[in-house]
Amino acid sequence: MIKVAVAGCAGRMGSAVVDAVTAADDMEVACGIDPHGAEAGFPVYASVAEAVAAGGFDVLVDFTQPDVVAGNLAAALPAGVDCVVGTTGLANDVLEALAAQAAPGTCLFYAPNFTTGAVLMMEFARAAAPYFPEAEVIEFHHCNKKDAPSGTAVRTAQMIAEARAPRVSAAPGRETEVPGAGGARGALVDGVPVHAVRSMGYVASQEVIFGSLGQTLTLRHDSWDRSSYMPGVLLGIRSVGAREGLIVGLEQFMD
Ligand SMILES: NC(=O)C1=CN([C@@H]2O[C@H](COP(=O)(O)OP(=O)(O)OC[C@H]3O[C@@H](n4cnc5c(N)ncnc54)[C@H](OP(=O)(O)O)[C@@H]3O)[C@@H](O)[C@H]2O)C=CC1
Ligand SMILES: O=C(O)C1=N[C@H](C(=O)O)C[C@H](O)C1
Repeated sequence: MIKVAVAGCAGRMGSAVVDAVTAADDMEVACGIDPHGAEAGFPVYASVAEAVAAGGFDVLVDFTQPDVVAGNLAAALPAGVDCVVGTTGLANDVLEALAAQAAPGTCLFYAPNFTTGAVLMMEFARAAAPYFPEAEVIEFHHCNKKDAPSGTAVRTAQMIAEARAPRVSAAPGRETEVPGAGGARGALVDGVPVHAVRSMGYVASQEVIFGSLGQTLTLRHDSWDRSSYMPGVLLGIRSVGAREGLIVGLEQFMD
């Protein structure tokens, strides 16, 4: 049995992870970490440092928030705990620095999106990018999301930028923007405009719009329910024990 600690166990994603791990035959929840979590058949600690000191788990799953995830990983990785991280908002250089602190043989796995559909959308975007001079990303999320743009949108923009010659859209508009309004033409991520919509009614959706002479190509993915992430999270938990160092993206484990 793989013993799993869930950081953020009282949150939207963390509680779904607790249910998914509990339902799986080959793993169990050893403990949770959440400042306001209630005990539910396993101990719940207020911090990852306390959980690591208590021990008894192989893998830490983190779905917390952008300002706490780095501290959680800094407590777990040097102690040799493999980490499966869904919390978004960590820059690549921060992930690399955290992975460098890990005990030998320990894996830091970060996936900005654990759904197969979003992974494929990003791969399709990478494939399309060299053929279209224009590309923009629009992401739609529930209004409790703390980070913007989403981790998926940032990764998509990075993949588009890597797949084509560096460029910024020639489309006009930025010079007319209202100062301080955040940019009606979107935030530029590696030269790709990214637009973030927040509203009740959404879980998580994203469109990638490519344009060239007289045509557009739109890729769209929708998560209608948080169950969409669980097979990917379980795959990550099952995979990290045999890996070492920093691994980014669920595609690294998909056959
Ligand atoms: N990679 C992926 O596929 C996905 C990633 N995400 C990401 O996961 C993260 C969590 O999202 P979501 O579940 O919606 O957020 P929630 O706010 O619902 O859950 C976060 C939980 O973490 C708790 N928390 C705060 N500080 C700590 C700490 N130091 N240690 C442990 N737990 C802590 C919060 O407690 P309290 O509220 O009391 O502060 C809360 O219960 C976000 O970054 C989001 O972007 C979400 C969906 C999919
Ligand atoms: O906060 C969320 O809900 C989500 N966060 C991830 C992101 O930032 O990309 C993944 C998914 O979009 C849901």
